[in-house]
Parts: sequence; structure tokens; C-alpha cells
Amino acid sequence: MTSSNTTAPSAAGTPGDRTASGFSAPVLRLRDIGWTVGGATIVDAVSFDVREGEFLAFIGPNGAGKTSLFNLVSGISPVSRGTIELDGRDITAEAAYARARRGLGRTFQTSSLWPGMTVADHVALAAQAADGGSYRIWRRADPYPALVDRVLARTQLAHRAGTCADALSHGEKRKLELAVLLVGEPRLMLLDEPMAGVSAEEVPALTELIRSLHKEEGRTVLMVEHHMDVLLGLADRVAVMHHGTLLVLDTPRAVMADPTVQQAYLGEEL
Ligand SMILES: Nc1ncnc2c1ncn2[C@@H]1O[C@H](COP(=O)(O)OP(=O)(O)OP(=O)(O)O)[C@@H](O)[C@H]1O
Repeated sequence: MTSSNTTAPSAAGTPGDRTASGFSAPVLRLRDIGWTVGGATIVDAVSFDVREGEFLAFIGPNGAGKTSLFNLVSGISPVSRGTIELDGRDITAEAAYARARRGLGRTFQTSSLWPGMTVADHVALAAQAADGGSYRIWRRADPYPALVDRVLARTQLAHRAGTCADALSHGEKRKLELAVLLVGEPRLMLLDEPMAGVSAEEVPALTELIRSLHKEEGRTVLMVEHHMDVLLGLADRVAVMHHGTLLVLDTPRAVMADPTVQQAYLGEEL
């Protein structure tokens, strides 16, 4: 494995701690993570650290294990081996909802919206769930107007508050998925292909929204994205997955120039 810029194992500090080198302590630490299902190893011996406030992008050919790795980190799938630490605490055995309460939130590659529900109601329902309520029993009493207004303004969706999700453009749907995620105020966001299906005209605004959630609000971001041109302006480091393993973890430019990465992508667009 070529992983020239991985963070060496060290004692984890509290969030926001600065080491002598100026880098903050790891907020997320994966050690020897593996996932085997039906006899097939989908994720194999993946280890890396993510620093507080870092933007770490994941690329890799189709089927490389990127979404599976996100499922393991967010607790949707249980690991077969290895450990996951958040802020120095072992969360390997914790359920997805418990990890979400610790500030780890994620979006999904495929849309998770309700077609006939309005934009504002999506955010209000997420607020109800974050408030200890249920996603299943929808009270529809508009008890979170300030929060809904704030989140929709943040995601540039205020003018679409009364629009049903199925009438939104792909870019607006992706923004709404981010709005739903932001209700829980995640410190660490896992974004699984947020540009998927989005038109070329809408990519810059969505990229800028994600950039501002990272740079201006200081959120730590892990993002799967296929296109390096999107990632070059966003990512501090890029992790390349291949056949379930972490092939390379380095700066975007170093990854672009790495011959093993070119080899992994042979015949595919990088
Ligand atoms: N629940 C499962 N059971 C069996 N195999 C699975 C399961 N989930 C994923 N896989 C397989 O694991 C491999 C990795 O899938 P994964 O979706 O993690 O890849 P990916 O890198 O996210 O791909 P893409 O870029 O196409 O989204 C694929 O071969 C997939 O078919």
C-alpha cells in the first residue's frame, strides 16, 4: 500500500487540540477495518486518521468499496474486524443513531427524499427526529419554524420551501439532502457522491455550498466523488480505494501523479 501522507498512530487528544506541527488531533481513526459478507471481503485492512476540520475525499473505480467503507464508519454495517474511534473513543460497537448523536452524519448515494413531501416538511421532519421524535409518526405541527428557515437559507432553498421534492432539480435534491443532514449539526459529514446526477450547471453552486460547510463552518468532511476536477478545489487529501483496500492517501496533486492510481483507473475516467 502506498500511503505516504497517512497520519502515524499516536495518542488521540480532545477535539480541536493542536499538535506542535500545527495539525489538530485526529477526530476519526480507523484501524485495520475489514468487512466480509457472504465469504467476499469487500473492505480489507483499511487504516487512516482524519484530523479535525480536514476534507478527505475518496475516489476509486466502481465497486472499490467506497460506499461500503462509509457504511462501516457511519454504523450502517458492522465491521468484521478492526476498530473505529471518534474523538479518541472506541465507537466500533455503537449503532448508527448513537454515532449520529456524537456528530457523525451522512448522506447517501441514492436519493433519500419523499417525493410528495415539501422541502420545508423534510427539514421539519428531520428536526422532529433529532428532537427525539420519530421519522414514522409525522406530527406536522410546524414546531421548528426558525430552524427550518435557517437551514433552508443556509442551503439556498428558502424559495423552494413549499415545493414537493419530486419537483426539484437534481441539484436542489442534493441540497435538500444536505439541509436534512444539517439539522443534526454534524461535526463530521460523510457525503456519498453528492454530485451524482447533478447537471453541469448546478455543480459549481453545490460545490461552493459544500466548500463553505467545510471552510466557513469548520466541519470535517469525508466525501466520495468520482471527478478529480471537483475535488481539486475542495480536498486536503484524497484516499484512493481499489478492491476494498486503501491504495493511496495523499494530496490531490500527488494522487493525480501517482502511477499506481493511473493503473487502478486504467480504462476509466479519473
Ligand atoms: N451487502 C452486500 N452484499 C454483498 N456484496 C456487496 C454488498 N454491498 C456491496 N457489495 C459489493 O461490494 C463491492 C463494493 O461496493 P461499494 O458500493 O462499496 O463500491 P463503491 O466503491 O462505492 O462503488 P461505486 O463507485 O460504484 O458506488 C461491490 O462489488 C458490491 O457489489
